Amino acid sequence: MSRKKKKIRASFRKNREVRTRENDLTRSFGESDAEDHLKAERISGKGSLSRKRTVAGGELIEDEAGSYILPDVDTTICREGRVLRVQGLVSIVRDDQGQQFRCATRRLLKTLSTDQRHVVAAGDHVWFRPEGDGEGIIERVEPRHGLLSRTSRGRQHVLVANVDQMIIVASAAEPRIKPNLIDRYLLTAEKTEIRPVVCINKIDLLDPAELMPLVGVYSQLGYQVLLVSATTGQNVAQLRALLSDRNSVLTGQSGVGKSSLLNAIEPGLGLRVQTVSAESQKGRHTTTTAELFPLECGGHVIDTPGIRQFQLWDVIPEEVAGFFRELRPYVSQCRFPDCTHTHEAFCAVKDAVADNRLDFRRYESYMQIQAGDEV
Ligand SMILES: Nc1nc2c(ncn2[C@@H]2O[C@H](COP(=O)(O)OP(=O)(O)OP(=O)(O)O)[C@@H](O)[C@H]2O)c(=O)[nH]1
Ligand SMILES: [Zn+2]
Repeated sequence: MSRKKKKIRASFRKNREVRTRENDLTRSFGESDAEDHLKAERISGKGSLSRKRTVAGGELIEDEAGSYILPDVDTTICREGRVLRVQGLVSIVRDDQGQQFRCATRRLLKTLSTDQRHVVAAGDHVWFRPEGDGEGIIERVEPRHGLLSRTSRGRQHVLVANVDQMIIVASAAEPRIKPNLIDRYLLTAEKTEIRPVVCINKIDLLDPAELMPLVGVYSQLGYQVLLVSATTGQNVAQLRALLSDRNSVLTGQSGVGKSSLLNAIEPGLGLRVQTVSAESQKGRHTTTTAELFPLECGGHVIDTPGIRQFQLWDVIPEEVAGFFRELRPYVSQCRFPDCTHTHEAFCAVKDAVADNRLDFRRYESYMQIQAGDEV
């Protein structure tokens, strides 16, 4: 038998052992107590579960060679899906045919997670076992990338997983453009390593030439900028093309036209988002709920109240310069290693601003964010 086959066999065996153990405990102690016993065994290092570990919301099993591998999922029964939203203990999962299931999370996944409430997050790719009548059990959570999370009381709470793109919506006028706010969202995108697109809406309200200096600065930094109008439809096709087959989070202050843009892309979509947002606002965890909305052109948008204003939750002042792309090459050249680039002498950043190698307005943004000023 090849090494690989042996490895797979071993993992199946191990997984079976774990399931059997879980079932035995459930039979002996009842469901709720079994959970505690499983946990106790894991902590004490006794029992078959001591060789399991939870990573990125999924579980791994240590095989005989000592490496961790994902446990098997019975692919003849289980289906792949995407978590659209999480409501308390129930996750709404959509399979690739577009059918939605109300899923609970497998007890073992929950038991072994460090944060039971957040084993599954909106945006997760999961394997689930359909249980008839539109219900199911989530058996496995695939590894994540592109996370929007917030830290509260020292714990990381994932708000959305597997986001590829952040559409930073601003408006050319009404409300007037706030470059500092765009910079704050860009910083969030840099921190989360999610690709940002600056989307300036309502360009029907002014001569686009007025925006060129600002657009020039962002383009030079390598950020994509799109000028659009939900009202006239200008460049809406380009925005639709950018959204298709991706998972995009929409951010931007109130009134810039996010809902109008969604409606221009897909009639009724903005309305659907708003209805659900209003509902979720009544819920307890208003600020942390997120929902994925499937797009007809493929992909999803995430546009939920708590996420729209998502910014800077976890950024500490010392980190800020590192998230301003253009400052990075200079920071190592400052005289003092702990230079904040605000008041110090022999500061390479300030020198670069003084002789126009760095944009003064972006530097002002840096100063404000670094100082913790409100927008
Ligand atoms: N002139 C002009 N007005 C627009 C455009 N897009 C949106 N508006 C108007 O701007 C206002 C706000 O638009 P919304 O789509 O509700 O903005 P929003 O960003 O979803 O706002 P919130 O839901 O409060 O976050 C509405 O009166 C729209 O008609 C545009 O391209 N041009
Ligand atoms: Zn400096």
